[in-house]
Amino acid sequence: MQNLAQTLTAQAVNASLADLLLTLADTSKAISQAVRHGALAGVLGATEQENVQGETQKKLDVITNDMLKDALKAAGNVRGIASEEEDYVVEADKDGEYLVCFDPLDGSSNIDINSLVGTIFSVLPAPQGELTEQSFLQKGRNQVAAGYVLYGPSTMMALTTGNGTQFYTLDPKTGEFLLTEEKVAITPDTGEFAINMSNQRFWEAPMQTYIADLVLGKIGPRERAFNMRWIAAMVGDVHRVLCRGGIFTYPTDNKNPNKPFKLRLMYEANPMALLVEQAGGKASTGYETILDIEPQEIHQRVAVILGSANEVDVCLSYHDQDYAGEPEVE
Ligand SMILES: O=P(O)(O)OC[C@H]1O[C@](O)(COP(=O)(O)O)[C@@H](O)[C@@H]1O
Ligand SMILES: [Mg+2]
Ligand SMILES: [Mg+2]
Repeated sequence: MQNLAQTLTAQAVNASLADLLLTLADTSKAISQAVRHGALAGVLGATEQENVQGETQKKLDVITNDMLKDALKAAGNVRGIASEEEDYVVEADKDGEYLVCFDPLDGSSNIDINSLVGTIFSVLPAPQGELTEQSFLQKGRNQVAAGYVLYGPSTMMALTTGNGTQFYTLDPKTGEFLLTEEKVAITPDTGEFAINMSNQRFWEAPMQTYIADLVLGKIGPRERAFNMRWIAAMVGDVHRVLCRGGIFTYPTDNKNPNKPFKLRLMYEANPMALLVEQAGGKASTGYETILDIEPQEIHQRVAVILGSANEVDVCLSYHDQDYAGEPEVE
């Protein structure tokens, strides 16, 4: 089996980008160890701090953020970093060619229940000149690489450099990421959806109607049964979609009028959208293709609907129509 370095060479990935991806892979191995020690290492639970988005940081959010930040600052080819856990962009190497956006620990509410978590990353070209927040505000289409590492029963990496989407599995014996799926392909049709149903009354009318029709199963307009799954970690839900198809959505809601979207564009939606598109799927907000969004700020949030191409199209067709009625406001 080819390892990660061999696969990147075979794909003729630029040497500097390949080095950066190997740095990310090495750091994720160390994160995998930290996560695995769990309660034994005293890393579970929350800190007293909040991040810029007003969310209480878990100890592992801070630990994993520092591990990635330190490794990327030392890498030599990274110009700057944007992280869910950093208020502002972080300067790295003056001559670095790349910008890296990351969610160091996705699904961090799962950590204390020993459930799935992961790291999500996105690599953009670094523009010339001074590093500012503006340097990062590039469309997702500009990403030169995107991926995640899932710390599950096995540690797996999903990666794209624009040559399709690949899966690698960490070999616990050798500590190497080995290529275990060369051409990930999302089935265009699916009978599985993922959404946090507890927010149902807060969704916009098109999403309410779409999900209601799925839940009606064979007696509804879709005339087939649909199954539901929710891992509460985007990284786990998107991994399932890449493995066996499905539609995953965290849609617009009016639970909190100041926060109509949950997921972050730069280090959650964009990298996942590229992985999904490269595997033949689609990713949209309901009204716009995610990879075509012009970002306004690094911590921007967006609605996300992604997965099996035909099912995403069905969902989007509900958004084209005119619905009467508004979702309930609490
Ligand atoms: O609390 P909910 O509604 O289940 O939200 C789950 C969503 O929140 C997230 O956990 C946010 O990620 P973080 O853990 O990085 O904040 C997504 O991964 C996941 O899809
Ligand atoms: Mg996250
Ligand atoms: Mg996170």
